[in-house]
Amino acid sequence: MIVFRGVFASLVTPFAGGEVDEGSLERLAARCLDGGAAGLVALGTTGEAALLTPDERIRVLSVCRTVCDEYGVPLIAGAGAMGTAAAIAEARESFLADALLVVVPYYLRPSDDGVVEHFAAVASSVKMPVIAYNVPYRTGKRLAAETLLRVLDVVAGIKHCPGAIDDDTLALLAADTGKPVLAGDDAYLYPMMRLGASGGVTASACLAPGAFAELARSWDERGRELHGALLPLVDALFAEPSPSVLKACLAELGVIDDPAVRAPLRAPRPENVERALKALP
Ligand SMILES: O=C(O)C1=N[C@H](C(=O)O)C[C@H](O)C1
Repeated sequence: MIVFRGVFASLVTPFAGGEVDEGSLERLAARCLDGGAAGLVALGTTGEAALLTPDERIRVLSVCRTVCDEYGVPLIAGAGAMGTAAAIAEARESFLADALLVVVPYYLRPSDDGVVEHFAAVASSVKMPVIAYNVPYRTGKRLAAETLLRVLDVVAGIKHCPGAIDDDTLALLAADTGKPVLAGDDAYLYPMMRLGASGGVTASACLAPGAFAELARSWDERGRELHGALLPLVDALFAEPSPSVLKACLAELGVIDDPAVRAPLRAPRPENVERALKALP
């Protein structure tokens, strides 16, 4: 059984000459796990999943599968789509993963019943656990606490990124369903864990895996201290559409070879990269 606890590093997909750079990806994945990440997320928002071909997605999963097996940790794969049939197809193609991160169907803004049915259909189409990925500022579909709990009924857990600790977040965490709630906004990892989240999925952990892993373990004054110390880093990393700043920092540190992102993402402004590097713990 997979334990969704601690920090899962959401990996960038490095490119070199326009192709997926498997060597850089392997290096990054191992670095995150050496730093103490509880597992890896491939093909999340950070992985530019929407900009990869099906073949590239499989190559990314193969590299991450090998590294996760070496370290004995779980691999979660992003596998969402706007439509239910497409999401099911993508979920089935992600058989190399241990669990799936399935985004709330975006753009169409289906009804709440439609969203619950979507997750029930995807979850029942695969054998592995499905984590629902709620990110209303990206999907355009806000789910109130009541609907989040209905979704949670049909999946194994939820990655919750509302961009704030709002009333729905408080109600979701207070419900204490026994199923894991993972924080998806890096800045809210610590507050959400204090309120009952079991961990988080964070892009920032690619850069500072040790600090984020420690943050997820620290309930005392040290946790609050680390939270405060990491906020400037998170702020700089998300100052531009993710993962541009993150990739530039990783390339600057030699973790990946090339900072390239795919259009319509663009190279970041140098001042944000500098700010992020200066904020490294
Ligand atoms: O990679 C992801 O998926 C993540 N999602 C959040 C987002 O929607 O930006 C942020 C998190 O750091 C990683």
